Amino acid sequence: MEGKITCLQGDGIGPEVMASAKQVLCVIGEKYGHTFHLHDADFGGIAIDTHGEPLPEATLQACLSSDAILLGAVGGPKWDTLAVRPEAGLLGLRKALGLFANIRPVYVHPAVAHLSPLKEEIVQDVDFVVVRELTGGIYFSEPKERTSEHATDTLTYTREEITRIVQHAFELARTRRKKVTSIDKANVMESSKLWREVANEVGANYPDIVLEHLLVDAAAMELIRRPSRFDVVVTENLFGDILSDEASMIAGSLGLLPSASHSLEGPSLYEPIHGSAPDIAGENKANPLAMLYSVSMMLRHSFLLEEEANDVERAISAVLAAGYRTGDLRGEATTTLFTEKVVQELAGVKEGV
Ligand SMILES: NC(=O)c1ccc[n+]([C@@H]2O[C@H](COP(=O)([O-])OP(=O)(O)OC[C@H]3O[C@@H](n4cnc5c(N)ncnc54)[C@H](O)[C@@H]3O)[C@@H](O)[C@H]2O)c1
Ligand SMILES: CC(C)[C@H](C(=O)O)[C@@H](O)C(=O)O
Ligand SMILES: [Mg+2]
Repeated sequence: MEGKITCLQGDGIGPEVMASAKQVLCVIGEKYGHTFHLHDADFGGIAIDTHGEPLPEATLQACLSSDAILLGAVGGPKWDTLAVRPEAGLLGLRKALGLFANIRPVYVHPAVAHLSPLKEEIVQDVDFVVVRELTGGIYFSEPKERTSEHATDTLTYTREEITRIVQHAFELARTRRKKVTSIDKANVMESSKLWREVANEVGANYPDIVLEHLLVDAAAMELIRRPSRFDVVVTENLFGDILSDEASMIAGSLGLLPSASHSLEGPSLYEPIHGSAPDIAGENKANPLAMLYSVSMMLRHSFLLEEEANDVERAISAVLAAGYRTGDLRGEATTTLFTEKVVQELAGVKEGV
């Protein structure tokens, strides 16, 4: 198999976790006889520095012409006061590629369940997926304006936008435990009232799936109280952003959660849910797992390489079981050491075959 992957390493720890991803893709390619054509493109803060904009046209074209896109993270203090920040490039890319469905699996690995700040008995059976709407809502709606005295953000959703993301969640639930939790603020917000109405209408076409509604404040509480009750969670853009960072602590670290973003047609984008972590950037401390799980999602969904994706996940499990962990999980392994162990584990299986 041959595939073109555009690699947007971005800023902060982005290049460090991207280096891990490339090593793992290289060994998977060698082991299974695939050729992954990896193309780097400038994106985020580094693109502002070199091209004066976070999403240069050449980067967008490279993404559009690839089979999949891998992204590290963008942003950092250096660019925080600019009128056009690196994050604007990320929103622009999501919009330009139509990546409306952001899939964020939350899985508690048994080897690290005891490292979650929550009690082990609360987190041990957790396995759910946040389906976050990614190209609408308050991130994009107009008007959006600011003067020194007044600032406005607008939260708009159309029936069409809600329908397609909720349908995506129901289809996903069919492959899982057949439960959808739709999260909104329908006791206050008009956009949420429409969201709930549409979720009910879509749900009527899926009699095999249980649909429940939760208000977002109660959902934030339930995620801590009994996270194992969730299977597929579907919600709007901003709620999904906040709840998924919260959910990462159920798993044990923000450095563990991957994501995939899909459009109706065209390449999908895979990225950790975390940011550029300026506080640890350049120190070889970043947990590469959110990125490596993003690679396994890419292998599975964009290249239909199920065995290879399973192999990456198996190798990660073996390295965790052997006791290697990065600092965010109270371990001492560096990014490069952890990656090396995963690569050795993958290569070792080849030798045994
Ligand atoms: N997709 C993206 O590109 C993305 C996502 C979120 C934030 N950001 C940007 O990143 C910058 C920093 O944001 P922030 O500090 O609020 O969030 P962050 O996710 O970068 O970091 C939050 C905390 O989690 C830790 N952390 C994150 N990823 C880790 C990893 N892989 N291993 C170990 N520890 C990890 C960091 O050290 C930090 O203490 C901002 O500019 C923000 O806009 C980008
Ligand atoms: C960097 C930022 C724009 C982004 C978001 O809010 O979507 C990030 O937090 C994420 O979760 O991918
Ligand atoms: Mg976020």
